[in-house]
Amino acid sequence: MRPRVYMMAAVTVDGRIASKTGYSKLSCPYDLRRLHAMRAMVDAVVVGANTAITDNPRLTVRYAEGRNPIRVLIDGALRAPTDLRLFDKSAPTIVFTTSKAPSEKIKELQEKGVEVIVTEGTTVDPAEVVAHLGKRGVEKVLLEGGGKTNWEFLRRCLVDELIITVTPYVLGRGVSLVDGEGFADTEEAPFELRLLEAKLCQCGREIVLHYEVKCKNQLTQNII
Ligand SMILES: NC(=O)C1=CN([C@@H]2O[C@H](COP(=O)(O)OP(=O)(O)OC[C@H]3O[C@@H](n4cnc5c(N)ncnc54)[C@H](O)[C@@H]3O)[C@@H](O)[C@H]2O)C=CC1
Ligand SMILES: Nc1nc(O)c(N)c(N[C@@H]2O[C@H](COP(=O)(O)O)[C@@H](O)[C@H]2O)n1
Repeated sequence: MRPRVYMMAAVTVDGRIASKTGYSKLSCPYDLRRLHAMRAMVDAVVVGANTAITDNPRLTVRYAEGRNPIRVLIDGALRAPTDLRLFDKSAPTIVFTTSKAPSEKIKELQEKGVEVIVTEGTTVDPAEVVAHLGKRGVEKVLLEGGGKTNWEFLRRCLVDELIITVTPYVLGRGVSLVDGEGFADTEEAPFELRLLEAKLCQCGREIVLHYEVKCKNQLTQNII
């Protein structure tokens, strides 16, 4: 069985996870604690290259009790600078890339103790990432974005639960929660969302939406 994949993000009322300049600090302190508790609950946390480059995140557990998950970066061309916090020693990090990655950069990361997995093809197959993590004993994965990476997982029905916090802001332009080619209509999406819970955050200004993602046809999994 593949690991269970949770997608978590904070969005504005107009569905953005970041502004046109990449600003993304939307969550209140309670929401950040929820995020960190989730990190402590999972075995691995996944981000895409733009999130790694724009935010320079640590992806560690700091506002909750618990151990740090494995950090996973998907970066097809290995654009991420090698001095990012992701590559420090505070938790293990795995990078999934392709043959587009410069070999000196791979070497530099390996010397820092980062595991670099070069997959076949021009892009990384998210199903391969999830399967690889499963083989290593990972049972729960947290997908932390950004929008493009969310799309790549969702369109392949590789997400099981969505936990989305709606924050009281409007950005007008910027990065969408799910940012890809898009579906023509609601029927085209290969999954359905079932609302599990909608609750007001302790701050009184944000709504936390929790959905289960049901793949319409299990046969479409991993082959779209
Ligand atoms: N408000 C929130 O909760 C969050 C906001 N963000 C924001 O999202 C923004 C970044 O989002 P996006 O621009 O959509 O980028 P992204 O973070 O999803 O990264 C996309 C890039 O990752 C690499 N990548 C992803 N999947 C790949 C695949 N299957 N094969 C090969 N390479 C792959 C590619 O280089 C691609 O261009 C940042 O500004 C960040 O601050 C990110 C996470 C959470
Ligand atoms: N859930 C959520 N809410 C926000 O408001 C956010 N900005 C994010 N961002 C994610 O958290 C990462 C930063 O992590 P560290 O504090 O550096 O450990 C960022 O890169 C996004 O993945 N998430």
